[in-house]
Amino acid sequence: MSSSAVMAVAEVSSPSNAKTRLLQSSQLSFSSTHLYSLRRSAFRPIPTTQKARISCSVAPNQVQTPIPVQVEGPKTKSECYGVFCLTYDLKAEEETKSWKKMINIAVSGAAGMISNHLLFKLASGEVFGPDQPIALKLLGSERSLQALEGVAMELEDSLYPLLREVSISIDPYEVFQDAEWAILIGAKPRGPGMERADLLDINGQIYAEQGKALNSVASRDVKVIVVGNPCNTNALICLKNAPNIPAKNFHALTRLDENRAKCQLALKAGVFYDKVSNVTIWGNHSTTQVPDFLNARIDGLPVKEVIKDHKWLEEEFMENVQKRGGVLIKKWGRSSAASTSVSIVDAIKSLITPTPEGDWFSSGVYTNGNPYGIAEDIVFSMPCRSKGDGHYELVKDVIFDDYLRKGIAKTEAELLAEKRCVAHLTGEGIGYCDLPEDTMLPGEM
Ligand SMILES: NC(=O)C1=CN([C@@H]2O[C@H](COP(=O)(O)OP(=O)(O)OC[C@H]3O[C@@H](n4cnc5c(N)ncnc54)[C@H](OP(=O)(O)O)[C@@H]3O)[C@@H](O)[C@H]2O)C=CC1
Ligand SMILES: O=C([O-])CC(=O)C(=O)O
Repeated sequence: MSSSAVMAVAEVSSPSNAKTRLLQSSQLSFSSTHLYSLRRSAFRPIPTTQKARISCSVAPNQVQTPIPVQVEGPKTKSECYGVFCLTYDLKAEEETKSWKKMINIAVSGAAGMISNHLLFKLASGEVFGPDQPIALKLLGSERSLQALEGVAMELEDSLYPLLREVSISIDPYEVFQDAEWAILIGAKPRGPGMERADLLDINGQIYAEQGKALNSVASRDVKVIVVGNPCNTNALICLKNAPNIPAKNFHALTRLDENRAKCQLALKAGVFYDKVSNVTIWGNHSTTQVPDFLNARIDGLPVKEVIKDHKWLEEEFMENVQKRGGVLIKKWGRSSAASTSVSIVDAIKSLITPTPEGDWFSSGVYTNGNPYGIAEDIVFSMPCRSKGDGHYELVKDVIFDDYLRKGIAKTEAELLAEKRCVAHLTGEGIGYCDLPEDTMLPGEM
């Protein structure tokens, strides 16, 4: 296609009202910012049951009637939003800008607080890089559909050059179609008087359904990052319901805990936090998690050589990290959203960039042949390294002492109990809840 031609998608309403909206513009330019403003004025989101893909060749300063080349059925594509119902001639742009092929990123709980930070980071290029165009596929519910439109409007108004498509839907089968990344944030928050077993069941059902949808329609190599709590067991449920996707592709987010641990160690040692490395969070994203100071390093030295107050490490440091979320909720009146979105970005970047020599990162991953003797068949946070290809391997050269082993055994027991509780959602029998009393989310005090 020449530089004076565009591809556009126009919307065609159902035959019952036979209304058609097509791109009409007398001035087309290949400055993407210019295109955005033209398209924004030309289109408004209209509810449609059908969309037609329109291809048109337009000479500068000349209006032409677009020729429909493809009509999609009502269920084949999720609802695109406003300006994002138009697609660009990416090929031409790839040539001039050396852009990569567009990737599909699905986000659930997209009208929630964490998403509200994350989506703009994704769209800005901060996560996947300045040469990576993206499509954002946002999953909401009946409850949040209007809010989701508000989110899409803000994305439109941000004029991000790399953001090529945005669609919103309440159907995970639409949203996860061809998804290469799925960031699963949507989850019911624990309310007053609600038992943890109830939370496991309610959110587990959401993740079972989403696992099935990913299994059916997502890219076979989709990377899934589960954020919604209880994230380890939600991730386990999700992967068990997606047998056609490698279990290794599922992660439960414990990167926020790692970041919190690094900050506490830096504070105590009186150094800037970029000096802290090799921090592992072991186990569950709950108050039983084990922030590992035995293997962590400050300025390349073992933490215990730098911080001589070992009682502080075993007591205050552990508790500060385990309960950080709860302390923040008390002050803010809501849970960590901005720092969680930063940690999601960190988690993704750790998978798509080679891990610095000698270092590692924490992620909740499926235990299948782990070298640490941790129970198999759960999602457990462990130290990982990546070559930057979207995959990871477990770090072998870590050491253990009695204190660390004891902590790991406790968080492991908690995850095994959570797994028994959701057996009905993983296809492993009848759920039986004997959860340890102290099992709490980081945000619960
Ligand atoms: N792993 C981690 O490190 C962290 C995890 N979290 C967890 O992330 C999740 C999202 O947090 P945040 O974005 O702040 O929360 P919000 O309450 O702002 O958003 C959560 C979204 O979940 C969706 N949801 C799904 N099912 C329900 C339901 N039954 N009732 C109510 N809402 C529901 C809602 O969207 P919709 O209506 O569209 O479905 C809502 O927009 C929570 O589970 C939280 O505990 C938070 C911080 C750190
Ligand atoms: O408990 C919550 O909802 C918040 C949370 O996970 C955290 O802050 O780590």
